[in-house]
Amino acid sequence: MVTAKAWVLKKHFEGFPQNSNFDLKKIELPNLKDGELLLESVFLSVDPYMRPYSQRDMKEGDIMIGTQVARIVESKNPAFTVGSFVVANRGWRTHFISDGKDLQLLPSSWPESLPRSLALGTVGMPGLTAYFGLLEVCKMKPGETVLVNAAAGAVGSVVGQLAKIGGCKVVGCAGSDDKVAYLKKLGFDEAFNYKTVTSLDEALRKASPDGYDCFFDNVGGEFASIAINQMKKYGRIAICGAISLYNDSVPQKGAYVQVPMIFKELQMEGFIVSRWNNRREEGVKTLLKWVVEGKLKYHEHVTKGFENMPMAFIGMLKGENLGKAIVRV
Ligand SMILES: NC(=O)C1=CN([C@@H]2O[C@H](COP(=O)(O)OP(=O)(O)OC[C@H]3O[C@@H](n4cnc5c(N)ncnc54)[C@H](OP(=O)(O)O)[C@@H]3O)[C@@H](O)[C@H]2O)C=CC1
Ligand SMILES: CCCCC/C=C\CC(=O)/C=C/C=C/C=C/[C@@H](O)CCCC(=O)O
Repeated sequence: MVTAKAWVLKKHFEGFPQNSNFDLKKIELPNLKDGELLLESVFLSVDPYMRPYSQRDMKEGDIMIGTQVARIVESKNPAFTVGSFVVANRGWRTHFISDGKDLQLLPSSWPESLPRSLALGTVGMPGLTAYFGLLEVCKMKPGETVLVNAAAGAVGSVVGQLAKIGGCKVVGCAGSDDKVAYLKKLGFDEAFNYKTVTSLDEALRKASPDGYDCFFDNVGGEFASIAINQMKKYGRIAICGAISLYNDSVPQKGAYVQVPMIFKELQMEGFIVSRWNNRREEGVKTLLKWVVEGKLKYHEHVTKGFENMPMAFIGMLKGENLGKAIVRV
């Protein structure tokens, strides 16, 4: 008999998440039936979407939503071998049982030297978000100028590097000088700390006096309201996230978008990465290849210990992470 630990949403978030919103529970797992597998989480992901999605999809007492890289520890399913690693979407828990239908095996070409946690970051959902958002929503073309915010995070750091691979000029904004230094190391053409510039408008203009063809928006709110005025004619804005709004108890009021949209004939499109689930293999294969070739660099902000999941989640929302925020059990 295995006892799993799981974090549940004890009380819905009001404003910024607190440790007191979470409760750690123990769950006795039954013995395996034929066709089933027992898995243990090795790495768990903490992502911004958990904040708005918990509000929309969860009730108090539910296990927190989320994905993990898990190892098969026991198998009564001939299609799965003990010791293999998979990506699962089973929430914040240490162990779980599956019939295998909801699991994605890591690609067979996964090199031994590469951390398997990348399947939750650069070679997983956030990397795919950058890939499809840039190609299909921004429709970036060589020679264009791309702006990305939350640029040193899981999605943003891939956006900037893919835009460089695609022959674009890249401007990135992040919330600390260390993050800005990291962006320069990654090859961003221009990068600045949006928290310390005296005027965001001026900083954006200085970084690209001719404006922006593509804006990959991870932040929304005031940042987006200012940036939209610096788009070039026929510019494309991919609304990927709006992290500056997720913790608001009272909705923010902002500037209206119609005037710049009309005068500059802009396109603005929201998207969810799962739109391209049918092209997941293509995306994972391409991202993995670029990582192996050294064209796509990664950084992970790893918190040790399943007991620290709430702290890792809250820290990520506060901007403590450089690259992908991961919990190692
Ligand atoms: N549409 C989709 O399918 C998907 C959308 N997303 C969205 O992409 C965005 C980035 O996600 P992800 O890369 O996983 O997370 P990150 O790794 O970028 O971590 C979140 C970062 O957001 C920044 N941040 C937090 N609060 C604010 C704020 N008030 N203003 C500006 N920046 C802030 C912080 O960086 P800093 O120090 O720079 O402030 C923090 O490190 C999120 O909005 C997320 O919801 C993610 C995956 C899929
Ligand atoms: C102000 C409210 C804004 C609501 C929009 C919120 C978030 C956008 C976002 O971050 C969406 C992310 C979606 C992620 C989905 C992940 C799962 O399907 C798990 C995928 C597992 C995998 O493929 O690796």
